[in-house]
Amino acid sequence: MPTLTNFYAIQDLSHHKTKDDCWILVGGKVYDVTQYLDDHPGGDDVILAATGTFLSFLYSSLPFGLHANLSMEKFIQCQYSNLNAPFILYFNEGKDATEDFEDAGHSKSARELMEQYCIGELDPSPPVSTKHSYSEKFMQLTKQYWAVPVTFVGISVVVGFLYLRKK
Ligand code: HEM
Repeated sequence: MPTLTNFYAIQDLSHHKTKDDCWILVGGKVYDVTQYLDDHPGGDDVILAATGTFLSFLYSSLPFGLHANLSMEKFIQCQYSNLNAPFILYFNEGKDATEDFEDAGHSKSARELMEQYCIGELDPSPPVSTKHSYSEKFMQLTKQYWAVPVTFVGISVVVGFLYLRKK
């Protein structure tokens, strides 16, 4: 029987990063480890640290909504591109704990144990806002490209008309 997978955006994780409500993202899967924190052999502090927020830097004046993301966190690139401010923006986001989890060198049994806390996966689809932004920017650019030849032809017609009238 097919099972339904819950998908979560990276921003969702940033709302669950306390001792009473703790989600982590490992290998593209989302885990609610709230009940496991006290039992974790590595302590609750390392897990809580892996949910910590970070600042991402988005430079929002690049064409087509593409942003330079200086945080180097691949999964949040191009988000918030609907905000069209021509300066660098700062956001708090959820964090990917995969690297910290792998660095700890977890055993096979630890990996099996964690599966019971899995509540879903990271949403693989791009944010709706990005799609809007791409189409909006494309429309703007297309309009501009049409405007140049149309203006040129218009001016040529007027000049030609005036020239012929003078003759
Ligand atoms: C549901 C998620 C997790 C489960 C079930 C889990 C389970 C375990 C288990 C069973 C151990 C004992 C050693 C072993 O069997 O590998 C362990 C150790 C450890 N874990 Fe986790 N872990 C989880 C998430 C994390 C995360 C996200 C981090 C880091 C951010 C982390 C950091 C560590 C560290 C540093 C140790 C080593 C403790 C030591 O040897 O002193 N764990 N974990």
